[in-house]
Amino acid sequence: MAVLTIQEVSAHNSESDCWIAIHGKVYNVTSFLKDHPGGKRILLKVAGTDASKEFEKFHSAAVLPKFGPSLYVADLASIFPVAKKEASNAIFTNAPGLGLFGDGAPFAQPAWYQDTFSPYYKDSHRRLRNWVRQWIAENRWADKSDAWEEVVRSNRKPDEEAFTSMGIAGLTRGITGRIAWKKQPYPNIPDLPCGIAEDEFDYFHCLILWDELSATPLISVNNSQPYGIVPVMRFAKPALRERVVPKILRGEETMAIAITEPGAGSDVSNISATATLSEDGKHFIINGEKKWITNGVWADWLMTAVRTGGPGAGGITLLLVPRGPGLTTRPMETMGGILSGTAFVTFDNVKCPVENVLGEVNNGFKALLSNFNHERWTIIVSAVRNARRCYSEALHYAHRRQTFGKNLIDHPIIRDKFAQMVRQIESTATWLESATYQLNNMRPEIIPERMGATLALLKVQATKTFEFCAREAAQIMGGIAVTKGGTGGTVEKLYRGVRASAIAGGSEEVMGDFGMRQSLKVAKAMGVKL
Ligand code: HEM
Repeated sequence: MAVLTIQEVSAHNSESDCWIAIHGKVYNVTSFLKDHPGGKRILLKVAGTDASKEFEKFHSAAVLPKFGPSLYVADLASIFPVAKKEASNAIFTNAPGLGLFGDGAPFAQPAWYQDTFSPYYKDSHRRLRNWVRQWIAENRWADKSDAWEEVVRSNRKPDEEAFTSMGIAGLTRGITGRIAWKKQPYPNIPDLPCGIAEDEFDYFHCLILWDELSATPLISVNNSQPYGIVPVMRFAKPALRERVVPKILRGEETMAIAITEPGAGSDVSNISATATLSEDGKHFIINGEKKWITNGVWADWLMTAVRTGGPGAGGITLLLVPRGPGLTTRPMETMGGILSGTAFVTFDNVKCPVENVLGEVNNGFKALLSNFNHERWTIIVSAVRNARRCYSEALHYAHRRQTFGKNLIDHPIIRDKFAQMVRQIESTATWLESATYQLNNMRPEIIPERMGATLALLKVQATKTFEFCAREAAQIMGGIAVTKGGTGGTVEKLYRGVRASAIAGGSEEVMGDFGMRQSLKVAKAMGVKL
């Protein structure tokens, strides 16, 4: 490893030969001058010097790991031998085995990552958390977001690796949750990630995967598989199930859920796309439109709700429709979540084999309802993580940016903004863990009725928390949070995703009303006198 003194670095101080030292490392930024988002002049001003202090002011912690390796020249020799500081946190440290994991900034990670006790997480959870974080970092998934967005914007499917990497690593299976634990009926599906045994895998493992992967573009492009595949596993005929499920779980094919229509959203029972039996009785012929279909742009299969009977919930059937003649998916430009590949879908005399009915004809509504809880739970997990990401981005920035002679964090009004974010994030996260514990322990057959209300109300809480944190983070960060890319780019992007999170899977208003109706219904059924 080469080591240079600051005198040696100082010779490289021109536009044609520009070196800069930052945090003990020397970088050759000559070819980077023209690409530097902050401009070349500012770099030339500090050419040949140690610019650590200036660098700290303007960059997030993600910049050097990303750009540094290609610009690195040598280590910087220290003028004074630096006495290694012994970790001085011993007096505050909790029991061995807990410890800080990830960003140690207070509340920037779930509480159990931050050296606190928890009744919920065991060694296998810690192992999975460590493994998935490392898998994300090693493969640099978070950095692929912009490139994949470009691809999706031009109406194309992201690279196959976006799907197969999740499949091979057992992550598509992992985020599908409980029903995908059991390998038995599907011999060709990947093992669960990180060697977790099937009977060991629980909702907290699933939570960890959704939580960690939410900070990458992988979740957006694979969003529908875990919801779409569950009705296939539960209600498809064995031949269809065995043909479709392994390919989806390996990431070789993808699916979307086609329920919402231009005139039917949260009021699902109003759908009007029709399916009629062909004369020979072998196919359903589908006609109609579906709108806002997540991952619809590239899905190979559409788990589609169609009207086969009379009006209302009673006349709905679920069909697993393969992409084929008459089926068109037109990309829709949405406010955020470009990577979701949202589509407007038209069915023009699309033929779907009768063997592809999921469950019973005219009884699809029940199957649909049973799926909503998992979908809402995953939206909650992602919303809490995204709220934390907003908080964390702003917290770090507030330690770098100076206003009126001091860092933002030193202004009481700014600290109060962080306090308001934290109390909402932590209470929501704690409620989420309590709900997840119920999912782990409750008899599966009573989960839809018993957990419906909790998850609906928790979804409202989570998306409102996310919205609040996105707003407050943007207020703290100011102009850079309304600018795409750069230091504030993460908050800008997350902010645009807030509405989809608050509307998809049941709007806040519908969830609030449903949550109360459902909890009262269950209480009455349990004999509670109100
Ligand atoms: C290896 C050296 C450097 C690299 C790789 C680098 C990279 C970057 C990147 C990626 C951004 C976009 C913002 C972000 O993603 O956080 C940025 C912005 C900026 N950089 Fe640098 N930078 C370097 C050195 C410096 C130095 C030494 C200074 C100051 C003397 C500086 C000043 C700025 C400014 C003013 C911005 C604009 C900040 C904003 O968006 O408001 N950079 N830089």
